[in-house]
Amino acid sequence: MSLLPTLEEQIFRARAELRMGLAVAVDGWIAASVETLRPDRLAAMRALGPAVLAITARRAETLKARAYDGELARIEIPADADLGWMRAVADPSADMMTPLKGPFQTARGGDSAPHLAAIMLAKSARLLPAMLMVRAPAPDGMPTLPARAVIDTLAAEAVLHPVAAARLPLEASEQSRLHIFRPEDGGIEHYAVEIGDPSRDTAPLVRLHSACFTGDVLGSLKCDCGPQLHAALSTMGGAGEGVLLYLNQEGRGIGLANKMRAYALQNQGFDTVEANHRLGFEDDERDFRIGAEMLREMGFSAVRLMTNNPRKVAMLQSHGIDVVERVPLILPANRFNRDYLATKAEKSGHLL
Ligand SMILES: Nc1nc2c(ncn2[C@@H]2O[C@H](COP(=O)(O)OP(=O)(O)OP(=O)(O)O)[C@@H](O)[C@H]2O)c(=O)[nH]1
Ligand SMILES: [Zn+2]
Repeated sequence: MSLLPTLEEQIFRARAELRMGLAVAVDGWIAASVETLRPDRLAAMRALGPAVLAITARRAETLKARAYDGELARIEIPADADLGWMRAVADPSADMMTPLKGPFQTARGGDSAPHLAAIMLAKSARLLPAMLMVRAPAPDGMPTLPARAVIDTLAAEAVLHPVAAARLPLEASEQSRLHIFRPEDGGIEHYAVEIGDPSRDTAPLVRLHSACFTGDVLGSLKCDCGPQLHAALSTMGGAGEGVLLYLNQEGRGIGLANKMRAYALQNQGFDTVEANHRLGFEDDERDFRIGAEMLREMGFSAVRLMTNNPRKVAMLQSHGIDVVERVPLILPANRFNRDYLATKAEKSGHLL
């Protein structure tokens, strides 16, 4: 094997580069994240050629800009636009205070695959999905990523490997083990808590939990994650067995920084779904195939799933895990999370 990175490794490296504020080359375009771009690099990029801002159709909807490319839009950049203008297009935090500076012209026709690839890279880097794109060949030494390969690689199922496991006595059960799974893409690890010694031939109780730093660790009252986490563990402890998968998909897959941006929008009166859309994300950006893969890797093919979310059931089911029963996991609401839970029931199909 060569010491040089493969194409896939270059794609995963590009994600880290964007987080640092570096530009990457995608099929004849130089792309950088609007969120991490610095003024000197912006100037260097604009000197190379004509530029557009790639944003999602969700963000374009808020900006009242036409999206001609399906899930994304290419916003024309006025000659006098500075980094502040680009940040305002990318970041909805000031939408209400400084109503938008449209009308926005959007590009139509031509190949938008490099723009889609760039947006997918931004999302997978947990950055705001807004990319400055300049049409120019890659400078010497910068590898050019093929757009199609970026799109296919980022949409493909992540490959995970178990890396370590050890006994971990918990309040909920002294007979617990924690397993760590590491994705090949250099992304964040995911965990499985195995309680007791569930038989691989029967369907154990399983909880697919998505990370919520605010709820799980801080005891935030804005959601139901912390109480759900503890209720799931103690039910499994009481039953003597079960598996809790802790997927590091903070904020329904948008990352903690973006979740806090969403909370700031919720403080302005938007609900949890509207806030995600205004930021340019879908309601739910999570990839539950990870959960199916971890279960398969641990030897399970059928589960009794603790959830109120029919999408989790459907996603496991379509990825080779038989959900023989859905076990509701409903905790009492409080005055801070009542609207959030109602929105999940109304708009996201949660069964309450
Ligand atoms: N983007 C966003 N994420 C949120 C918000 N509130 C909570 N979350 C995240 O939502 C996820 C909730 O995860 P889960 O409890 O596993 O999933 P669920 O879809 O509610 O389904 P069940 O609890 O299984 O019924 C966590 O990743 C939280 O960080 C919010 O207002 N915005
Ligand atoms: Zn939460």
